[in-house]
Amino acid sequence: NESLKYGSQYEGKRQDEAMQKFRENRLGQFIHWGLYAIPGGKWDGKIYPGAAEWLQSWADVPPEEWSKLINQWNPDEFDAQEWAHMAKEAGFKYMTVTTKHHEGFCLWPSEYTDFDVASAPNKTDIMGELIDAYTKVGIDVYFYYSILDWHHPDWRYDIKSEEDEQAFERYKTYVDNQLTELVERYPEVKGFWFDGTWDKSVKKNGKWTLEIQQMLKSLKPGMIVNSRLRADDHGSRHFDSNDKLMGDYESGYERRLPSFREDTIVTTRDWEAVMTVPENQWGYHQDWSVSHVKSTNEVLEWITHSVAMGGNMLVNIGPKPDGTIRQQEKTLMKEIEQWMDINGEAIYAGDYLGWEKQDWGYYIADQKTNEVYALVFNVPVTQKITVATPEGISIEEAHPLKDESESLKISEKGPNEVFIHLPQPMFEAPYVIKLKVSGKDGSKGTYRKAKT
Ligand SMILES: C[C@@H]1N[C@@H](C(=O)NCc2ccccc2)[C@H](O)[C@@H]1O
Repeated sequence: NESLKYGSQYEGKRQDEAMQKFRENRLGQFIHWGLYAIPGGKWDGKIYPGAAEWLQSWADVPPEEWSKLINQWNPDEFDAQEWAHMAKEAGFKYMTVTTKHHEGFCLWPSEYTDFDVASAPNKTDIMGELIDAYTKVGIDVYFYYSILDWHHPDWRYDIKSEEDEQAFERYKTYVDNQLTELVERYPEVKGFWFDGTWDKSVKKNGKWTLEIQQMLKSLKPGMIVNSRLRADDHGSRHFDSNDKLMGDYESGYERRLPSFREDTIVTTRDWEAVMTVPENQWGYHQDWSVSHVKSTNEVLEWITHSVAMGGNMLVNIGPKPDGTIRQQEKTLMKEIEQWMDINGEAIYAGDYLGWEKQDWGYYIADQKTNEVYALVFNVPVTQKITVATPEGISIEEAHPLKDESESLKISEKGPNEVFIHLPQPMFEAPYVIKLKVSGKDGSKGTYRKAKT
């Protein structure tokens, strides 16, 4: 291990209350909103199938032309209470919203730029309305902030001249000022989700990324910062040059998940995956036929997979330019609500169990009660699932969460292996079974294999 000045600041999972709450939240709502919602993936009459919040890039729109969209920013149907109510009902425990995406447009009245809502026809302080409404219904709010900024004249992709150096110094001050402003205006914010940090300019400024992390924690003790912000002394990102995680949790899983076969190392740290409902649309795209759109059961499997590997999941919505939510996303939230109302106890505060992964689905252990759940996604034609337990551990009872008074038949399959028989008719949604487990010494967590 070499000594690093701007590498990882601590090892292992943070055990303070703020981080415990993040870890127990497990299920969050991601919101991508900005000027890009106005064209919604279409420019000069042409539909671009790429991510809608990147349209400026796909359609190669000059910044000064893209910036004119500010004159059309008028979300007159926007109702933060309505969004917060929908999110609460759906069972989201936290929410992360774009304060400023790569386009550089700020969804709060910033004193450091005119490219913000204060300079638009509709001057509503979107961040203020959202953090008030979501906090009021008990949902923790996090801010997404893009370091990459296509609008700001001092942004640089790389630092190759004295001029670049001076410009990027100005840009760093701009960012520091905006982040301070965000925490001071919205002190209930719980943390920051930084994005747009893959360019050389940031990788050459690892010290600055550590300073941002330290500044935010001094402004608000307990503040939570994702690993994607961070670069170390040598430009290594997320993990420093000694392979130690930087930031408070790993945030590299964007539209992908760790594998149970190769990536169980993730169970030793805090991490969060973020997912889109279409293949790759974060901002509003008017034509979702350009790609596969995940069904509710697919979204539930992404959520379950994350929690079963000890991580969080942010499910994204991209509101329309008028401030309403598209029907597909409203339907999805309603169906998540219906499933979470019955099965949420398996997701909230859920964690990696460590038993042998089975094809029928996932195990989740509750961090606090140590209850064990089997979440069945793949209906077995044999009408029973196999549960293989570690040495000296046995399954006493199995009760479906949809009716806990029901007791599923358990039969011996072999040493430390039982069958759990599933009811007829087979189910259309992920079927969750609460297992009554007896361990060697029966104390908490005995049946959870040591973390790899
Ligand atoms: C959370 C998403 N991140 C933004 C993005 O530019 N992703 C491109 C990307 C894809 C994979 C690894 C790093 C960066 C997307 O626009 C979303 O905001």
